[in-house]
This record gives sequence, structure tokens and C-alpha cells, in this order.
Amino acid sequence: MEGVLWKWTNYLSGWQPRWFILESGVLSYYKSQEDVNNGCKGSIKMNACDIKVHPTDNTRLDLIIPGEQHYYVKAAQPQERQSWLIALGSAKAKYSQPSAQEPSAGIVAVELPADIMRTKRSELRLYCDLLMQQVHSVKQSITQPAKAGEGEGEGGQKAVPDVEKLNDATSLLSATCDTFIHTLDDVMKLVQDITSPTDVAMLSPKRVSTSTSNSRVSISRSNSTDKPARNRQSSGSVEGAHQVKPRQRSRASSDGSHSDVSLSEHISSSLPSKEAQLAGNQSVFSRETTPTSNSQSPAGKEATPLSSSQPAVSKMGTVVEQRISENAATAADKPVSNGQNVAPEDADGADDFKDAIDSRIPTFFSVMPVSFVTVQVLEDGNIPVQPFLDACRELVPIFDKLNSTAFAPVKMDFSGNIRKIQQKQTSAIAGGSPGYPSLQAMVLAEVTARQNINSSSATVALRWLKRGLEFIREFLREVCSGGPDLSECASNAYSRTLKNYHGWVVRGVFAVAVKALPYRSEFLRHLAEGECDTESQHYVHSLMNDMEVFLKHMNAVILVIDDFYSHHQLDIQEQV
Ligand SMILES: CCCCCCCCCCCCC/C=C/[C@@H](O)[C@H](CO[C@@H]1O[C@H](CO)[C@@H](O)[C@H](O)[C@H]1O)NC(=O)CCCCCCCCCCCCCCCCC
Repeated sequence: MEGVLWKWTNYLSGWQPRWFILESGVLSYYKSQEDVNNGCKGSIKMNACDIKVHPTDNTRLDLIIPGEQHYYVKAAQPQERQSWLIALGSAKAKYSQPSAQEPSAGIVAVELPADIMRTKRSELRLYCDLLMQQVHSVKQSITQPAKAGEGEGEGGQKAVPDVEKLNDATSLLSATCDTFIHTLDDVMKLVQDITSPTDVAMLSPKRVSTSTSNSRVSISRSNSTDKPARNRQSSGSVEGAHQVKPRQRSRASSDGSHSDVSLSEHISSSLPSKEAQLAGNQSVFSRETTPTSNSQSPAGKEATPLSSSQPAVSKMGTVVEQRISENAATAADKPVSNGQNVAPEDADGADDFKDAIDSRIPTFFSVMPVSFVTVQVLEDGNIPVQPFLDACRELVPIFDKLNSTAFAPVKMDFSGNIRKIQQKQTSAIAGGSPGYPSLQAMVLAEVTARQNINSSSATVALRWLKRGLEFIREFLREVCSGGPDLSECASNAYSRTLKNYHGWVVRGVFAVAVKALPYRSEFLRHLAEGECDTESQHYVHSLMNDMEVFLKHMNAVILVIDDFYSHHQLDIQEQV
């Protein structure tokens, strides 16, 4: 995990922003993110320090190395502090076990129950402090009126609690309870082991399993899937609604040459018949290019017009073509209530949103200036860096539309990975090269230079960005299929994607985010662009159609990256 925290320096400079990176149980901090390559200003081994939450400041946490140094840091939001606490707590737990140490030659570290108990106890102490503070926040949000000065109303009515603050405080409380219960589960298992020891259990290094038991303590929410709308739209007719003309979507490639095709159209239309593909076993990967002084720049590299493209004959192409045609079939067969079918697969992605420009209602998807529809495949079948990053960046405003600080760590992580890849490309260009022609070239350049493993690498950033995009794809598929409860849509999507890479500690962050999700109707309302009746069938079907088109093109891009990572065995099944 990484991000900005304010560190207490001294009484002269006070709190100063620093860039923190938690990696392999060591928390390092730098003057700024740009300064990372100039070396850290300090570092703390998590297994050597205690973590304390500040009794009254819910953004602050203290890292105390007993008998030595105290580090005081603050996050921008309580939710961010929560994410750091969870990440630091799990790193401390993970790297405090002897088995996590590098075993010296031939000697396997054996964890003694006392070691584990000590670690579990410090974790429980941390979560207790956190719980006390969060209960305090809940109490404050109830007793302190929503607006300053709004004490007793006329006639002595009760002050109105701050619902927003209450929601945030309770969602944090529920996640901390979850984490607390998990830790208790671990302690119970340890006690069981100790009271009914078996030779293997006593000696096995991995004695305490991080249980994924469902014994959860959570603050239940009303069962209805529709909260009272916070700001109900007028139920006026669509005709009366003010139609916002969506911005024309840029069709020219970055060098202003003629408009290109989107990835999904290119692959599905340019691949030869199945027989030809089976005959040709040349992989697109064999023609990788890495940035050299004379390699073409992305700007100067003409995307291949559909007609003259060499078919990207590969297993990957077949797989992608197969999946896209399945998508297209599903989408095309699905009649849209206003009698229009989904626009058929066309020569480029523009017509996919054709209706959005003519009669459709503008939505978050149809007004995107760039999106995965405009990610144009290069002649080697790879994905150009900048269009991909621009398309990912277009998703970031959705976090603000979800309107809760519970998504702060998610947004920070998602944006951070975009930034890492962007920084790699910008540095390459600043170094005099035209930049990496594709994501694949950037990753392979790191593999060649053996720089693809550390957490600041583009390889790792793109791996996690892909996983985030996979989550979004699955979530949107759930929404498109009409899932009435967004929490369930998100949980189903999470189970199929990110959950496989998360330990139960990071799953706590997910638990917080899911509880902060709006209701379906509110979420769909957030995806409207301009004034319209977001409860009308016309709007919902316009939105679903745009969402399906967006999904088709996004999926095509994800498949190419996924196949590339699989082909090069770069999709490490780690857990954070
Ligand atoms: C529908 C909304 C539900 C919100 C929940 C989304 C899922 C959140 C899951 C919890 C993530 C917690 C925060 C981050 C965790 C990180 O620890 C983890 C690993 O980070 C990586 O660590 C590497 C070092 O080991 C480092 O090098 C790398 O840079 C770093 O990334 N990160 C992840 O697990 C990735 C999380 C990505 C989450 C993206 C999900 C985006 C959710 C979008 C919200 C709604 C979208 C719907 C509408 C879209 C319309 C276009």
C-alpha cells in the first residue's frame, strides 16, 4: 500500500506531507512520490513497532518503537487511516511470525504459541482502541446536530443527527468489528491447538490460519433495496426534460490521422476464419517492440485501418474474437424497450453510441470524451499506452459520484496505478525516447531489465489495474442484469475477482466500501448527464444500452491484457 500521510516533524515545521510505501513489512517514507527514486527519508520495520490510534483524532495513528522512536502520522480522512491501520496491522501480524523471517540455512522458524498470542494480543488491543474511537464518533454524530447552531428546534424538538457522518462512522465500525472477530477466531484456533496439541500442529510454522469464518458482527441495514431517495428527481416526462447534447467523442487518433477502429471491432473483424487461425500459430507476442531511439512513437504510429491490417493470428485473437462475438450476440439479441436493438457491430465504435447522439438520453458512458471504445489496437495487436490510461482515468470521477469517503482507499489505489504507468511513459519520453508504443512493450522492457517485480513497477501497477477493471466489469454486468441490490452486485463481482487476491484484512476495506454503496436507483441517477427523469424506462434502457456497449469494449481490452499476462506468466497469484 502507498499514499500520502502527514508526518509530525517538529514544532517548527509541524505536520508535513510525506509519501509512504508499505512493502514486505517495512514502512518507508519519502519527501514526495516524485522523490521515491532519490531514496527514502526513513523506514520502520512493522514487526518492531506498536501501532496506536489517537484517542480523539480519528485521522491520526502513532507508530512507537519501544524505547526508541515515536512516529506520529495523520491521514486525510478517517477512512484512509482505517486502510492504513488495516494494512499496517496485517503487515505487523504477517512479518512478526518467525516463519515470515528468512529461515537461516536449513532451520525452519517455528512459531511458539506465546509469539502468536503476543501478536494477536497487540492486534486485538489496536482494534479495541479503534472500536472505542469509532463508537465515540457514532455517539458524536448523533449528539452533535447536523448543522452548527441547530440545537433544539422550535417547540423543543430534538436536534437532527448528522446522517452522513453517522453512515461513515457506522460503516467503519462494522468493518473493524469484522476484523476484530477474525482475530478472535485466530486466537480461538490457537487455544484449541494448545489445549489439544498434535506434534505436527505444535511444530508447523503456519499454525494459526486466518479464518474466513462467517461469524460476522455487522451493523445490519434495513432490508429494503431502496432507501428513501435523498433528492428525488421531479417525475416530469422525458420530453419536458432538458436534453444535454453529449460532447462529440474524439475519433481521430492522437496524431490527427484518420479515425481508427476500436479494439473490439478490429479484433473481431480482422481475424481470419477459424481454419486460417488454426493453421497460423504465430503469436502477436512474438513481434513485441520496446522503446528504442528509433522506434515509432505512439503519436507517429498509425493505428492499422481495419481493411489492410495483418490478421492478429493468435490463440489470444481466437479467444478474444470468441468472447466478443458472444458479447455482441447477447447484446444484439437483447431488444431495448424503446424498440431499438443494440446498434449492430459496426466498422468502428462510434455507431455503438449512435443513438446517444441522436435520440438517446446522454449518460456517464455516452458523453465520455475518451473510453475503451477509443482504445485503438496497434498493428502488433497491442494496446497503446496513452489511450488506455486516458480511458481508465475517465472512470475515476465515478468514485466521487458514489459520494462517500469509504471509497477513498479504492480511488487512491486505482488512480495510483494509472499514475505509475503514466509516470513510466512520461519518464521515457523525458529521457528522449518516443515512449513505449504499447503497454505490452512497457511491461516487457521491465521484464528484460528485471524491474517487473517491485511495487512501483508498471508491471505490478498494470496487473492491479487490470484486476480493478475486471471487478468493474463484473460489477457492471451484475448491474446490467438487473441486480436490485448494489451490495450484492458488488459482493458477487468481488467474489469472482479481487477477493482471490485479498487477505481478510483488505477484505475489511471492501466491507466498508460495500456498506457505503448507494441504492440502485440512486446509483443509476448518478450516471445521468444533465437533467432527465432518471426513473423513466427510457432513461434506464438508454443507460443499460450504453453500459453494455461500454462493457463490450472494456472487456475486449481486459482480455488482451489478461492473455498477455497469462502468456508471460506475469499474473502472480499473490494475496495482499
Ligand atoms: C461498486 C463499488 C464497490 C467498491 C469496492 C471496490 C473493491 C475494493 C476492494 C478493496 C480495495 C482496497 C484498497 C486497495 C487495496 C490494495 O492493497 C490492493 C493491492 O494494491 C496494490 O499493491 C501493490 C503492492 O503489493 C502495488 O504495487 C499496487 O500499486 C497496488 O495497487 N489493490 C487492489 O486490490 C486493487 C483494488 C482496485 C479496486 C478498483 C475497483 C473500482 C471500483 C469502482 C467503483 C464503482 C464502479 C462502478 C461504476 C463504473 C462506471 C464506469
